[in-house]
Amino acid sequence: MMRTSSIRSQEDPLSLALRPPVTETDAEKHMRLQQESEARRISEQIDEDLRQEREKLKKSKGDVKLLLLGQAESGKSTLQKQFQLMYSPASLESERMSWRTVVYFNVVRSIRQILSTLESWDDVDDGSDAHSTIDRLEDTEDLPSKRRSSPASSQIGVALSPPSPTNVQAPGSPIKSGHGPSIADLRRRLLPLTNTEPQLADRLSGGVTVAGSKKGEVFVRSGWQARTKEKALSVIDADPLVDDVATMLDQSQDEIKALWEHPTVKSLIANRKIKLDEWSEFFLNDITRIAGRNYVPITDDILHARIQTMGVAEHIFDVDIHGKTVTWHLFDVGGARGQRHSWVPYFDDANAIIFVSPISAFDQYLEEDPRTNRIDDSLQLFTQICSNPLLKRVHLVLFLNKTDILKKKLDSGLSVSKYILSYGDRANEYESVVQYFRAHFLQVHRRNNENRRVLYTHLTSVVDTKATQFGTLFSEDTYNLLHSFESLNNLSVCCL
Ligand SMILES: Nc1nc2c(ncn2[C@@H]2O[C@H](COP(=O)(O)OP(=O)(O)OP(=O)(O)O)[C@@H](O)[C@H]2O)c(=O)[nH]1
Ligand SMILES: [Mg+2]
Repeated sequence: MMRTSSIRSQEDPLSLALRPPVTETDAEKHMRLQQESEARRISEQIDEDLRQEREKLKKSKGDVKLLLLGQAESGKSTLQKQFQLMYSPASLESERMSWRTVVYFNVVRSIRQILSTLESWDDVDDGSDAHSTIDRLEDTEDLPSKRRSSPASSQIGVALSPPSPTNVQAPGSPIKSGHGPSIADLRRRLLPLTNTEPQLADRLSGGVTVAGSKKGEVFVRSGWQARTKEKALSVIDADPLVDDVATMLDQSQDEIKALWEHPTVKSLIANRKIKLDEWSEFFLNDITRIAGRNYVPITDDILHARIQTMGVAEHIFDVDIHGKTVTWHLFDVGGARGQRHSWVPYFDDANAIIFVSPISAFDQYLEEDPRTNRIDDSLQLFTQICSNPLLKRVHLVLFLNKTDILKKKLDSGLSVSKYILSYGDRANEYESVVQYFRAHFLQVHRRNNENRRVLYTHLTSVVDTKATQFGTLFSEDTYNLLHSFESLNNLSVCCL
């Protein structure tokens, strides 16, 4: 008697199709079994990948997605470094040597900027009265007509132009050079070093230039550290270009110091005829350490090192909260105008935004649009963020940053109302200035706050490591807010 099941299997067209041919040789059988085994392995791998994907998705539901937004140079990447320092110190440690290339690039660029501004100096006798140089610089300084902020788009009463150079404080005393080497001499001796600037820029950016960026600006994508080959402290890994620059710096220490301390340079910087990047002073003041043999960047160097972010860089930290680990995804974005389009895809599932605004920048204009005052741009950008429908439910924290630079500028007598006309005759003092700018940001928020969300505002200096241990950088309520993002369920306003 035939068993029904075997009749079925014999008649099943699929089984028939899969059955090896009766004429199958041993070699063919071996090959077939191998192929079947490989197919099984691939199928199991796909199942495992799907399982892991499901697991990740389930787990990531409790993750926190935090965007760092703000204009270029506002301090977003510096803030990200502070997070890294706090939650992933080992990763910062592993990339410490990569920052050597950035610091060297910042130093070389600063020296080149000083020498370029003094370009006409070579033509005159170094012993002559330097007023002539100042006069020439005044003639060539960016004139107001080049930097007109459009009144229609201005959110704050910014000056239609920076104040006239003649309004700038006159030199305190006549400049006498002629002691020590001449600037022409220093330029000649520092030429091999300044010539390395484009190569260092290339090394950092991987040869990528960004449309509309200034000559010599370097944009980097996340993972740039791998390109500098200096991840470890090991000499074997060292980059020959960076080593050459290190040797040149070491040998040029005296010239760099002489240039930096040259009375003409000092005076022109004091009178804002030479406009250096904000971080130049930090590095040049400490050139003996930085140009020394076996230089290893200290944490303060890493926080002050400047390199522009391109696109969006994700940084992941596991944060321990009351014994439970929450994964934070920090998205650090490029803030220049040409980079802002890349932010939008990250708006959809963001939980919170830290908007960083450099309130020291009242006298500065955008690199990418020299007609726009930086504070004005920051307010416009904040308006766009507050009113964006995709971000309606996202928690907002505002960092009014670079308060240390603001204090220095006010102490040096720089007048806010020269640049921000609407500031009028208010006191040119820190408290008053901060209060004025904060009021403008709060007003933007109030006008774009259908969902009645809370805005946490903080005065910060994110290069300050002492303040950053979530003591003064984040006040207690922001600290609690940031730590309350344990899961999407916790994101109701009532938990704030
Ligand atoms: N003194 C001082 N310097 C700061 C502060 N915050 C940032 N900086 C410096 O300003 C420069 C620019 O900071 P970044 O963090 O690179 O700026 P960013 O917002 O990431 O800029 P993009 O990547 O171009 O959008 C760096 O040299 C920082 O060290 C601050 O509070 N005080
Ligand atoms: Mg950045």
